[in-house]
Amino acid sequence: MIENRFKTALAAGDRQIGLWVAAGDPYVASLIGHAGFDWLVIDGEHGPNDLRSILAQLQALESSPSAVVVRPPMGEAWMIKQLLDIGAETLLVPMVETAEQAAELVRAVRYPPVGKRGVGAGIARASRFSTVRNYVQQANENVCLLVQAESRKAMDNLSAIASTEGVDGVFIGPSDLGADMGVTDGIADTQFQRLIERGIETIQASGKPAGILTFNEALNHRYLELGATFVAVGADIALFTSALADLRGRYPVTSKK
Ligand SMILES: O=C(O)C(=O)C[C@H](O)[C@@H](O)CO
Repeated sequence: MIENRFKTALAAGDRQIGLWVAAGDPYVASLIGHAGFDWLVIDGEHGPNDLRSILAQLQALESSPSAVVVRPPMGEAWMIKQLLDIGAETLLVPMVETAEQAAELVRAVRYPPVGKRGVGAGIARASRFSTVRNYVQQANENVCLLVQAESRKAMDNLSAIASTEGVDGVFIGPSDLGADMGVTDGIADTQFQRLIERGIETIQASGKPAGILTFNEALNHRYLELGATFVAVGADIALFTSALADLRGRYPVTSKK
């Protein structure tokens, strides 16, 4: 079985710089896979993805040195089972608000008797179609579960969520957290930023790596200084949008009238 190197790197506290992959396209994923990021998130929550498009992107990223993280739309056991069977090894589950919810997710990613993952990988890509010996025995150790804290309730329960055995890292979602708190400009809001900083510290104090995504370079450096381990610093769509606007803007529209 191939070791989940991303899980190992997180556990060792090795800084991981990531990128969101939300285009929902294997060709774009393949291109990004050679850009040198430590980790990539195939976004099934907000990207136009389904099981087959995620599969196609996992295949497209097979030769990429970047670790691949898959984000399901939500933390449903049946979705998790399907994603693990097509070969996702690291999951980032959105909207986790309590330690109980985190513990259920830990069970969802593991085979019985410790968990409740259905046993079908023998006919699936996860076991390289049964060519990985003892897949079922090794899978529980290999899987990496990251959970997202992105509401006031989650921030209140952060220490308990992070301390849950089997949770490999906690990622703060600033967009959803800001929305839940009624914060309109989270980047400029010092109280909101203090909450995030305290969150990063709480996660680390629980012995787990902290993660986050922002498109703001200064904030990303700040979070890294605070010790955040897995920091996503941009998204494919946002990069395309700004590059396109920049290019178009260099050729001002002139009226012929
Ligand atoms: O709440 C957040 O922030 C996230 O979960 C990340 C966003 O979903 C990402 O799509 C960027 O907007």
